Amino acid sequence: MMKDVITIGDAMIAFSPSSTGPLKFVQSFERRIGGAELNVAIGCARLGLSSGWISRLGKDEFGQHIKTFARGEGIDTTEVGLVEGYATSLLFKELMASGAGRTLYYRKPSPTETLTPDDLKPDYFKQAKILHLTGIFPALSQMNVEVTKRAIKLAKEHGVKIAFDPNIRLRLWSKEEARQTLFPLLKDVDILLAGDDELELLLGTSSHDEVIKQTVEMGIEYTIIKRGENGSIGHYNGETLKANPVLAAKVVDTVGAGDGFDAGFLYGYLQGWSLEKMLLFANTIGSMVVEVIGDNEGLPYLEEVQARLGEIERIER
Ligand SMILES: Nc1ncnc2c1ncn2[C@@H]1O[C@H](COP(=O)(O)OP(=O)(O)OP(=O)(O)O)[C@@H](O)[C@H]1O
Ligand SMILES: O=C(O)C(=O)C[C@H](O)[C@H](O)CO
Repeated sequence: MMKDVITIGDAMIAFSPSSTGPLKFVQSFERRIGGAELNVAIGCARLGLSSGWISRLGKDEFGQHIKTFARGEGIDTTEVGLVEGYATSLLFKELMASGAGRTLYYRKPSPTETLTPDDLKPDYFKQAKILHLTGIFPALSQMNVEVTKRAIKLAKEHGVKIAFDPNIRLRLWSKEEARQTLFPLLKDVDILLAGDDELELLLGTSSHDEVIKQTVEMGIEYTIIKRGENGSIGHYNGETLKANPVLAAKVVDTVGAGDGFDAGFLYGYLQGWSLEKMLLFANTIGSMVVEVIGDNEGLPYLEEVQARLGEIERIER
């Protein structure tokens, strides 16, 4: 079956503290699900795209829960294996009263490290339109870097577009390691979805003009710069557009906005929309995600985005 978007990545149980303050004094947590690539797959599925997720989880209660959850979202999980002897990755969030926070990972080793390049099935790639990759999966192990390279090769061989979000998490690797691993991948990317700080780390410049010049020279078709509460900037085919942010009713949790934005952008790309329309749509989704607690709970369904954009009427009662 043809898939719109396939992605590869780790997922984890994310524990959010029920109270603020140092983690050692937090007594209870809410159990949620995180994982950037899975978030994008969920975002795509809620917009009505068919998505597939390649992963490995622990063969444990949490792994079964995440796989069932993904399946419930309508994601194809045939390439998600549960690995004996590995624990599903965990993430704990710490939240201070000031609003500052920390992320603590318990994912060494991650079950995804058991994936090898040979586990990637050419047929799975042949049937996809877009392969979405991020910098989190290759940050987890050297084998994951090899798997990423193989995925890129398979995508290229089968005419699958490659979308890439660097998602640089400095709790997983150093700036230098991230740059050395991710920079060489950029030349194969068709759609780059990145933040200002990530572009500066990868390309050594904070100038948008310079970023665009470099990415165009590399052959990247779409360069999209995500700018949090400042909206986004996009470049395609000689045209650079700045898209104003969409006002969020109330910002309660910014994590996952970038993943929602990516899903929205890929949706627009697959519809063949103009750059302007894609950025507005993706910004709208980003602003909707920050209104909801959790990494993927706020990812909207297509009708919800259309209602927010004023394209359809939302009947409340
Ligand atoms: N506070 C906000 N208000 C309105 N829109 C927002 C806000 N934060 C994010 N967005 C929207 O979501 C998009 C993506 O957010 P952001 O730039 O934070 O991505 P990111 O850094 O990739 O996030 P992530 O933490 O998920 O990796 C922004 O380009 C913007 O359109
Ligand atoms: O931080 C990670 O590795 C995650 O994948 C957890 C979050 O869901 C992700 O960062 C959100 O983009």
